[in-house]
Amino acid sequence: MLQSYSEDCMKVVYLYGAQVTSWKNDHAEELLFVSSKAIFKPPKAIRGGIPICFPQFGTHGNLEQHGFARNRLWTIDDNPPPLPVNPAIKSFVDLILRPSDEDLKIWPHSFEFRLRVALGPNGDLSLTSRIRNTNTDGRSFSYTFAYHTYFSVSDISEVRVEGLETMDYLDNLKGKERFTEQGDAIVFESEIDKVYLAAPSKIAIIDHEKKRTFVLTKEGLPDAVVWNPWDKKAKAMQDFGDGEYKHMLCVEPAAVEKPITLKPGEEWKGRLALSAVPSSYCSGQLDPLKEHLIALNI
Ligand SMILES: O=P(O)(O)OC[C@H]1O[C@H](O)[C@H](O)[C@@H](O)[C@@H]1O
Repeated sequence: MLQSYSEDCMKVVYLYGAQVTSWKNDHAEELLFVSSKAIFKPPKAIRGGIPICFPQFGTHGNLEQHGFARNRLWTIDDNPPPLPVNPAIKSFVDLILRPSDEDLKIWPHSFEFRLRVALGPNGDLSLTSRIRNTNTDGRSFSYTFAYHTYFSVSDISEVRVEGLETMDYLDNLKGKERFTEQGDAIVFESEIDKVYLAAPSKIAIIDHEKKRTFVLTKEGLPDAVVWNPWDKKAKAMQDFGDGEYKHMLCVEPAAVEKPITLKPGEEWKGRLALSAVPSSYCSGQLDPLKEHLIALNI
C-alpha cells in the first residue's frame, strides 16, 4: 500500500490492482467509496476506489468480468518513460503491469501497462494509463477499458449527474440494447447500469446534501458507464453492505463500444482527472465556453 500527501490532501494506492482506494480533500473527508465488506486480496478485486478494467470491460469478451488487471499484483515502475508533467504536481507514483505466463494463457498478448497516479493543485487526482503492445510476433491486439470509479455520496437519491443527458447508451439491464437518454440530468431512483456512448469530456456529479460537486475530465476514453446496484443486487454481493448502495455511485470513464486496437510498438494513453469543488458550482458549467470556471490544472 502506498500513501502520499500533497498540500494536506491524500491518496492511497494498492499494488494489488494498482487500485486507488482513498482520495481525501484538505478537510480529511474521504471522496471515494470503499465497501466496509471489501476484500483486499486475490482473487476478488477490491470493492471500491478506482478498479482498472483491462483488457476487458464487463462481459464484452471471453475473459473474466472486467478483465484481470484489477486482481493482479502490479509493481512500482522506477524508470517510466517521460510523461509531460505539470510542475504543480507535488506527488505521484508510477506502477507497471506486464503479463505473467498464466495471463498469457488466457490473453495471449504481450503488453506493458503503465499507470501514473498523481495529486495535483487543489487536491485534484489524476490517473494516466499508457498501454503498449510489446508483441514480438507482429500481432495487433484489441481491448476495452474503464476506470471503474466509486464516488462517495451522501444519499444517492439526492445526487444528479450532468453531462450525459441526451446521450445514447447501452442498457446492461436490458441486454445491452441501445436507447437515448431523455430529460435534464440523470437522477437515481432504482438500479442503473448504462454505458453512455461518445460522452463529453467533462461530467459532473452534484451532491446536494454534501454541497459538493465532482468534476470528471476524461481523455482517450469516449464512453462513460454509470452504475448503482440498488437494494436487491447489493444484498446479493458478498463484498458489499446491504445499505451501502445509498452512499456510492460509479461513474466510469471507459472505452467499451469501440475496442482500442494497438499494433506492435504502438501505445495508447487514457487519462482521468478528478476534482471535488464546493457546490456553489451550478448547472450549466459543463458548457465548453464556461469551462474556465472549473480550475482543473493537472
Ligand atoms: O461486481 P463487479 O465485477 O466489480 O462489477 C460491478 C459492475 O461494474 C460495472 O459498472 C458494470 O457495468 C456492472 O454490470 C457491474 O455489475
